[in-house]
Amino acid sequence: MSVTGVQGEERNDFTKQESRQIRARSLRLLGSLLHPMRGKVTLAMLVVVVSTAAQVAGPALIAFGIDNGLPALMKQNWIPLAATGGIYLVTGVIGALLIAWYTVMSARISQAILIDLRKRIFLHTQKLSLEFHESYTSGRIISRQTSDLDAIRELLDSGINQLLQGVLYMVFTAIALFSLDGLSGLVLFASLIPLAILTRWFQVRSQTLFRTSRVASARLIVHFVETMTGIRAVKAFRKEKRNEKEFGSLVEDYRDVNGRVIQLFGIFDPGLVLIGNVTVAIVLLVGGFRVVEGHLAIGALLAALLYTRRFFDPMEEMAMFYNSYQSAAAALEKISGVLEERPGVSDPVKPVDLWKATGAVRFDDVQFAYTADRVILPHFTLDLPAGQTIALVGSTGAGKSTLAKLISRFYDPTQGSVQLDGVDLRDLHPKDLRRAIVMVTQEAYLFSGSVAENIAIGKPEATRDEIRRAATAVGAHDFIEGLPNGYDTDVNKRGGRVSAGQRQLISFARAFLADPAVLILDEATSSLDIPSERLVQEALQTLLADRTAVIIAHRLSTVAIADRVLVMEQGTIIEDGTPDELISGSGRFAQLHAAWRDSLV
Ligand SMILES: Nc1ncnc2c1ncn2[C@@H]1O[C@H](COP(=O)(O)OP(=O)(O)OP(=O)(O)O)[C@@H](O)[C@H]1O
Repeated sequence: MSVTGVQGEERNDFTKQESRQIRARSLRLLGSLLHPMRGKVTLAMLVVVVSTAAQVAGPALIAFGIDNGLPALMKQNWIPLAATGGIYLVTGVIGALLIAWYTVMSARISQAILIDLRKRIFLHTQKLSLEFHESYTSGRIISRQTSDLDAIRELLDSGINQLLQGVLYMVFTAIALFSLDGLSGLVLFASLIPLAILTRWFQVRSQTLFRTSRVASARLIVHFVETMTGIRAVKAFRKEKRNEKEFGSLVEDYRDVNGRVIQLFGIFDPGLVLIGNVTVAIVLLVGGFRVVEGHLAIGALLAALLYTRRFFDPMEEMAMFYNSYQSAAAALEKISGVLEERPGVSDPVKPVDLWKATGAVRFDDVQFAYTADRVILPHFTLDLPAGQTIALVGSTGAGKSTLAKLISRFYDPTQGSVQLDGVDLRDLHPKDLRRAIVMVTQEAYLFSGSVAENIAIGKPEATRDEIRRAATAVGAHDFIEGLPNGYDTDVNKRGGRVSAGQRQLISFARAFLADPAVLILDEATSSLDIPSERLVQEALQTLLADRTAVIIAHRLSTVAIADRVLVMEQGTIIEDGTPDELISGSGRFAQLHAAWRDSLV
């Protein structure tokens, strides 16, 4: 995993080199997003240049009309004034048309960029291995698709327009003022000193404040997402009041920081107005004397005043741009971090095809660690012959799920290899791997859609008959028929809700239909009531037949259907034998079994 990617985004203490890397990564992403529309972007920029120039021409034309058109009109010559008015009108219309075109075009460009980015985030995060998803919380990944994209949208939709138009407007206005009246230009130039001081002051303070505001808002969202995803635990442990307090305090933080942002603008905005007014007053004073002395025409003074006044107009919008720029830059950094994340498990360059696996699994001197500082499996060698049903037991944290994840190739071993029919999983064609090895997790996740669609996930081309047969085999058919729309019932709609046991049966039917050579089952624990447990136990017998099966057994009753029991502790197998052998022995499993039997009486 990259230093600055997944783990890095919550850090704020980057070295210079890391900051450079992050900036380069963001720019690469921006470049790749803009590249396909470079033609349109260039054209849009040219249009902004022309339309801004058209707007800036206004006061100069007014000056010309007053200083040349009016005297000519007094001499019965109306042509200069009419021509000036005509040109004013035409530039106004052209400017308006260009702005209309630009508005539509820039919105289209921004839409295309955002859709491209949205797709990239989705496709890439879906492709990333479990290693990434286990370290990246859902709240954070949701933010990438929501608030981060919103920040970029805001920048593209209004921020860049404001900046580009604002900068051009100020530059063109200053040039026009200098060419119209050099002295007024110099006054404006002098006003840049207090303006620079005020802007710098605003920039320094706003940088921290805007960032704090973003963090406060992100904390609110993360708290909300975590509360909602863990709503069952919240209710079970009566955490509502505590959560309400925590959320309330986060809202307070958010309000405080935004209060400080408002105060900042409360100084910056009037500061701008003051500098603008003082500059206009000086231009008026200096210009007025020169008009009286005959060194400056009255129209030119009027235009100089208009230019001076308008020069300050884009400043406030540009200050807002700074905020959206910061948010978008931070969002771009986080998104580029995710997009440059490489899957921990990569597809083989020359994949080996294995059309019909028998299901023999071998751990060949496997060493595995999630993080460099802690080895989970030290030296692990194990053979699981094809067709055997293996129950894996052991205390919590022993490494049972880790073993399952390695067989499913959610992770690769740090050393050694996991093999299917003698082929290293790393060399196996991903399609063959997914067909041959299926894992049924405890949560028995159902996707939105019908029951039939949920069963057919492992074999999308399955006919309705095949789906029905699979459901019947695992004893799910009867309850499915009893649902409001049978197999077409939407599992996420009211009325289509299924119990935990039924959900598990649907996931068994799914696995049965997929018909893998190796089935891994992380057995559900306490969520099932007694009748559901019996149903699931019966279904298991059918599901496990004729394939290699590894059950992470939480219920010792399940062990009875296994050919072999493996007892695991701290990443090693400490007992290995048939259930009867181990029960009649004096080892760890015999003790566990005796305690369980006693608890039943
Ligand atoms: N994604 C992960 N990152 C870092 N460490 C992990 C990760 N998943 C598991 N571990 C650690 O690996 C060890 C083995 O975990 P594993 O989930 O395989 O145990 P288990 O035997 O399945 O436990 P349980 O019966 O509680 O599910 C534990 O110490 C756990 O903290």
